[in-house]
Amino acid sequence: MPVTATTGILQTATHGSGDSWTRFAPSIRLSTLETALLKISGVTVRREQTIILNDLSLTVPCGRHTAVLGPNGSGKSSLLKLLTRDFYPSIHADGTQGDVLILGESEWEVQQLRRRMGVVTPILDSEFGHGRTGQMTVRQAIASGFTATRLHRFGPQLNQRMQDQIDRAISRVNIGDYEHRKVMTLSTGERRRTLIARAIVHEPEIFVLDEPTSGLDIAAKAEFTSILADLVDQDTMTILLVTHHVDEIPPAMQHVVLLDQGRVVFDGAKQAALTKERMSQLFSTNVAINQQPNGWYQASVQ
Ligand SMILES: Nc1ncnc2c1ncn2[C@@H]1O[C@H](COP(=O)(O)OP(=O)(O)OP(=O)(O)O)[C@@H](O)[C@H]1O
Repeated sequence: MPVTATTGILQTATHGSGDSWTRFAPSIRLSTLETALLKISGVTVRREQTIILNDLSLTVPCGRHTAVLGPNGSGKSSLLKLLTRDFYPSIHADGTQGDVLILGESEWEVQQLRRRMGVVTPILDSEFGHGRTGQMTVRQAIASGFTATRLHRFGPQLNQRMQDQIDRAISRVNIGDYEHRKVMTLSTGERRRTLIARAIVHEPEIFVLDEPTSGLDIAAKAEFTSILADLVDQDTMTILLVTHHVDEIPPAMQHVVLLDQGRVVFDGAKQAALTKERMSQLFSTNVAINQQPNGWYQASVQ
C-alpha cells in the first residue's frame, strides 16, 4: 500500500528545464528570471483511498500569469496547496515521491516561503471573517501580510516604509474609507479587497488566488475582476488564479492550465484552451464560449 506523506522534506530535482513560455515582465525580479516559479514532476496526492492529484506534472515559469481552470473536485485547490506547502506529495508504490520545486528549491522553511507569496484563499477569507483574526482592523490585517501571520500581536514593528506600503496597498484596492474598521464587520466584497491588499502589501513575487470571487454579488465581482486585471497589467508579480469561471480570467492573463480528475489535461495559450470543444469536454456539458471585443471571455451552458 502506498504511504501518504503529509509533512516532510522533498527530494531535490535532478532534471533539466526545457520549458517554453511566452514573456517576462520587465519588473519581475532578476533573481527569479531563470527559475521556474513552480515545477511539479510526477506528483500524486492521496487522502485515504482518494487520489486527489494523479501523477501530475506542471511547470509555471516566473512572469507567466496563469489561470488554472477545471470543474468542481478536479484538484485545483490541491494543486495550489502544493505551492503553499499545505500539501506534500504522497509516496508512490515504488517508493518514489515526485518533485515540487518552488523558485528552484525543494526545501523551504514554510513561513519564509509564504513571505515571498501573497495568498487569497477561501480558508483565509473565512479566518478573517470570524474570531480573533476578524477582530483586527483593516490596517492591522494588511500589516499582517508582511510576516504572513494571522494575528496583529505577532505582526511586524512597522517602520515608515511599511506604513507607506500599507497606504499604497489600500489605495490600489480602494479601501481607504474603512481602513480602521474591524475586518469581521466588513461585507464579503470589502473583506475580499482587504485580503488582496494584505496579499500584495509586501510586494511578493508570487500572488495566488483561489476562487477569489466566490460569494460576491455582480457588482462586487465586477470590481474585483477589474482590480485583478489591473494587477495583471502592472506585471510586478506572477499571478496564479484558480477558478471555474472563464469570465474571471483577465485579458492579459494569456496562459491556461486545465485540470480534470487530478490531472493536467491542457497547458497552453488561453485562446486554444477556451474553445467550445475543450470547455464542453471539461465540464461535461454543452458549453458556448464568446470572446468579447475587450478581451474577456464568457461561457454559458446551451
Ligand atoms: N483533505 C482532504 N481529504 C480528503 N479528500 C480531499 C481533501 N482535500 C481535497 N479532497 C478531495 O480531492 C478532490 C479535489 O479537491 P480540490 O478541492 O482540490 O478540488 P477543486 O478543483 O479545487 O474543487 P472546487 O472547484 O469544488 O473547489 C475532491 O474530490 C475533494 O473532495
